Amino acid sequence: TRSTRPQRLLGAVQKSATRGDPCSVVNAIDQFCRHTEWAMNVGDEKGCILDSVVSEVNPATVLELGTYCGYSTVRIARLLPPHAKLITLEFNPDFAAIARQVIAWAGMEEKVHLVEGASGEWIPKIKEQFGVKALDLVFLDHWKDQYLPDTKLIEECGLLRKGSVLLADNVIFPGAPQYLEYVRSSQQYESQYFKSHLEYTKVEDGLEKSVFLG
Ligand SMILES: O=C(NCCNC(=O)c1cc(-c2ccc(F)cc2)cc(O)c1O)c1cc(O)ncn1
Ligand SMILES: [Mg+2]
Repeated sequence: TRSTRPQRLLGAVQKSATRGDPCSVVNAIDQFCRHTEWAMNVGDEKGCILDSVVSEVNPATVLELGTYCGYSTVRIARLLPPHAKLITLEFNPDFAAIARQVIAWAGMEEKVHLVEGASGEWIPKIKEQFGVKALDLVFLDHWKDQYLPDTKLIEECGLLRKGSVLLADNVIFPGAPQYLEYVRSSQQYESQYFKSHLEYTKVEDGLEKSVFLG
């Protein structure tokens, strides 16, 4: 039977990237998605904004919602110090299976915990399961209508501290209007929009960075 898009993306990584070199994995995926087959990775343009936020926050603990094929997982993990932890949640088992192999090819397994399951079920378990006191950075890139309920759940679980940063992909396209309204009107957040484009296209999209004020 025909291969899936994630399987073809993994093939491109195994063909063109160097084992243990996360930058070559990121570049191989961007090349593939720009010149062969589009896929819903955050991409190179928004990826540079992601890089600058990760470098600025220099997080010890990161939560990523929505792993997909692991592109942003590798992109973030490559910038983390040796003992930092990136927990990434993926609901779709087929996506998770590919992401594990992409993360392994990049040599990032030590820094990454990939959890297969629903964010709503797993967010309340993060503290006990991973010995996490607080999240320094959350990257939201899963189902767009889940951004707001999961943000409220993260707050309720006491996972944020003064200065924790939420960074949300696709706030324009496909769009997360309820989430945007919430973080931009809440007294508990200082929000900033980074205008960009939908990965590998000319369509407008952007990232919203929201600092939790406590
Ligand atoms: O999280 C799951 N999907 C990816 C969420 N991400 C997106 O949906 C997403 C979509 C787009 C996008 C943009 C334009 C277009 F024409 C089509 C899609 C771009 C992005 O940058 C995304 O991040 C998921 C799946 C599933 O089957 N079960 C549980 N979870
Ligand atoms: Mg996205």
